Amino acid sequence: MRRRVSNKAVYFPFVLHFFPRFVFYDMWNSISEYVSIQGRNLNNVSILCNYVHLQKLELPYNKIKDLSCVSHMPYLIILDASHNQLTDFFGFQPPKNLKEVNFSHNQMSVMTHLSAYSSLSKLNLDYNCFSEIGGLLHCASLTHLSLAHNKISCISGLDKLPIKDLCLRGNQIEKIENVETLRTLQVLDLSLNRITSLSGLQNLHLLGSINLESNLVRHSPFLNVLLSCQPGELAVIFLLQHLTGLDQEKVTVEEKVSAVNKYDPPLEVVAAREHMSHMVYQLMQPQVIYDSTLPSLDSPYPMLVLTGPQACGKRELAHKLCREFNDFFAYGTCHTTRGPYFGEEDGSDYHFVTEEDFQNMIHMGKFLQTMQYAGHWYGLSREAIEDVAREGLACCVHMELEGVFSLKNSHFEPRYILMIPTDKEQYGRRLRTRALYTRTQIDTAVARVDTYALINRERPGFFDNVIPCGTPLLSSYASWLMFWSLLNAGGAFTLLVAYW
Ligand SMILES: Nc1ncnc2c1ncn2[C@@H]1O[C@H](COP(=O)(O)OP(=O)(O)OP(=O)(O)O)[C@@H](O)[C@H]1O
Repeated sequence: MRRRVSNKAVYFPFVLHFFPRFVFYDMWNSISEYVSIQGRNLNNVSILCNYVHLQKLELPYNKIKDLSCVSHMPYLIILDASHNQLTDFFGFQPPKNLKEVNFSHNQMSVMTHLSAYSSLSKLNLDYNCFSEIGGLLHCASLTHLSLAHNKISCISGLDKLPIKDLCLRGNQIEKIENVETLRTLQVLDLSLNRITSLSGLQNLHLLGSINLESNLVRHSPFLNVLLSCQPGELAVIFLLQHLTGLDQEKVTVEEKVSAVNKYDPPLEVVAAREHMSHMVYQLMQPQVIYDSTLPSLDSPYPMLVLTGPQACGKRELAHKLCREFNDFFAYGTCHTTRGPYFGEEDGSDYHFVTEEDFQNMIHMGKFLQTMQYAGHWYGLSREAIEDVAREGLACCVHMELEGVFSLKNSHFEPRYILMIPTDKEQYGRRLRTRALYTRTQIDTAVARVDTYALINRERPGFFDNVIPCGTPLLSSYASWLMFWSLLNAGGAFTLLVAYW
């Protein structure tokens, strides 16, 4: 038996001579605070019943089956009884302040109720035979729980515990469940299980490190909407963007950026990628000099882009401008794969093409920008601009925000006018009365009003000017004002929307 004693006890060897042996032991037992008996193959520790003042007891690597002696240690704080033959889960009277318990490598199989262990903060139950987690609900101080290498198949019984570090490595867990109430969870080890999905990890805002090594994660219902391919590490990093560690490796900033760019790319990233592919396709075609290429860099080809959410009136305004000021503007007709609405003319409102034709045009490098909206493709072709430039006119087009981001990557320098509905209710009604759109399309369009407003607010100068459009604004006065702004400013718009 090896004993380490607290500094209260280090003087005892000196006084040993002056006391009869039994007196010495009695005194010793009554004041020792720390006893460690390691690897002695002991199976009976009842002798420790006298150590009533023990605060720390280490008994690893023995053959202990019974720990009832702990009932006599009301001051015990730390107990290590790992690597023994214990079958009873906390088979003793609860020491009031017991904080740390290590029962790993024993033969326990049932977790009984620990209602009297409100001070317990660290509990290690690795390498036992537990098949269920239970009895912990009153452990209001439990921050570290380890149940690695048991037979647990379901995460349960942890509701609202203040756990920061949870290890369930090497169990039979198939699903991440019932962890959403663990609001303080920072480290989660679920490696070596049978987990197939990442769902269940949402809302763990403090989770900094997760280990999912050696699982069957292939498909994530949660990410289903976003993913078309197999989610790997990046999917986890995307899902838990505050992670600092994954599978025992540090998560780098670059990985986080890649994850976001992969699963929810910002508009700039989408536009940059799209621009890049159109450039590459275009460079693969014979190069020509375009009519829109003006002799001087100081006077770029004049273009006017009206942008805003669907059906906010930008198409009508574009047509009206081109009609009323036909000496200056002409309409740049985009291509689309959607079918024509009643009254729409091919070549005037859009060039209506098939999906196959549209894709061929992309691969022929015909487009400056493209975008998918409501399941259809839309694209502004180089030729659409050239047709107008050949007439010596400025090109007027309308497009969604994504198109604007794309065009900003090109060498064109259009003026961008944002037309934004001021009253979303009224705008929603307008969409409904058109009787062209599904409910989801209407909801999406209405929600996009906020996206436009946000971009306008957060990026001063992104749009050259803004037209709040609550009331019908297609007065010729509006058109006239816009036209004048374009001409007068020699490029810089000074649209006084306040007067509209
Ligand atoms: N090349 C393009 N790039 C990006 N967006 C485009 C492009 N061409 C058209 N759009 C936009 O796509 C959205 C859908 O176009 P569509 O013509 O189907 O809508 P709509 O219901 O007729 O509404 P609108 O009156 O705004 O055109 C519109 O906001 C339109 O401005």
